[in-house]
Amino acid sequence: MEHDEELSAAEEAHLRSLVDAEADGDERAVEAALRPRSLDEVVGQERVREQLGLVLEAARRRGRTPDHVLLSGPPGLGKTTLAMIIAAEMSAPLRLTSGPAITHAGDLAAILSGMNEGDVLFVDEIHRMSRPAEEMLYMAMEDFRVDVVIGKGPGATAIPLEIPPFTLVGATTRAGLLPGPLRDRFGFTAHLEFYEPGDLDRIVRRSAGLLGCEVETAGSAEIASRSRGTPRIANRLLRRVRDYAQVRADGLVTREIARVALDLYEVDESGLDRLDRAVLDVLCRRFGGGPVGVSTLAVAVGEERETVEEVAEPFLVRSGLLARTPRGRVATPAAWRHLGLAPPAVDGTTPLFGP
Ligand SMILES: Nc1ncnc2c1ncn2[C@@H]1O[C@H](COP(=O)(O)OP(=O)(O)OP(=O)(O)O)[C@@H](O)[C@H]1O
Ligand SMILES: [Mg+2]
Repeated sequence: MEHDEELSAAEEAHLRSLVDAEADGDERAVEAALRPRSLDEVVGQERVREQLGLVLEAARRRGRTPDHVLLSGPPGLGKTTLAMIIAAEMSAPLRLTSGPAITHAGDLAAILSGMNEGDVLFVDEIHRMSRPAEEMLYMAMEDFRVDVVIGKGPGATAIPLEIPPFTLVGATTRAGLLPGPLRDRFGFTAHLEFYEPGDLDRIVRRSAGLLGCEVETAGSAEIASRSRGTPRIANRLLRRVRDYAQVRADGLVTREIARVALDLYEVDESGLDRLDRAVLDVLCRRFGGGPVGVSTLAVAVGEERETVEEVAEPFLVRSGLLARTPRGRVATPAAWRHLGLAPPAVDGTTPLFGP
């Protein structure tokens, strides 16, 4: 191997600036380019793929618009990708909006009244829609009609408006926050699960092919194993490793290159990144392993509560490093060991001698 283990400060700064530039706008373009475009191209999620495939095929045979679909699961597992695929498989136009973008029922009425038969309406972060908009959506989903209220106070009148049959695709990272009546109006709910290392490996190799980047088998496996079950992270790590391979070596991604590059970007062997480790660190060192409330934890690491809850925690819980209890978050013995610390003894005392 013809690269040095150590990076000079200038090279490190250069690598970091590459990351920042891509994160700004380019990153989205790259992500879009790597999206599978049909159900056949989707890697993993066999159950969801089969279920969704049936829903779509049946609708196609009947010549009807498919039932409304709810996609739920943690960030980066393919919800937006699947929404686009649903439209593509139905050869239907996709209209995109999001819960936070619909602040008034009127915003939704405007979108719905512009729909044509068979259109797919994608509402991302559907759990963050306003209450009045949500109620309007119930009606639109069930009866393909909405009441548009004109005027205010006693003089206000509701004008019924027919909407051509459409398919609503909602995406949420928090299915639990969706009100029952809304959840029940989806004919099919797809729960996306974290990906197995083998699937992530296939995703890394597929993406590498699209990016024109040569990857050895052990190289892609190394990237996959640090991707925390998430395709978006797998693709992002691949791009960082590719940068490193191109700048510091001959462009070929070997296991060694992947390891050195990912260590540089502070993604450890278990896939924990800086935020995950910060959460564990604060939990163990500052709060004695908990229990501590998630809001307190978020403030302590300088992040939004949602980020800690939706980005860091699911993976930490899944890795058996953190437990959610009614009294707050608790570090498991494995968390202490991960930080190179001795777990506190069961009776609450700290051992005299650490590792
Ligand atoms: N099954 C898959 N096979 C291959 N690539 C995938 C798959 N799922 C997701 N990806 C890749 O991961 C990236 C992120 O997926 P996507 O944007 O659909 O996630 P998301 O669930 O909508 O996330 P968020 O909740 O943050 O909106 C995409 O660019 C896509 O390339
Ligand atoms: Mg998305």
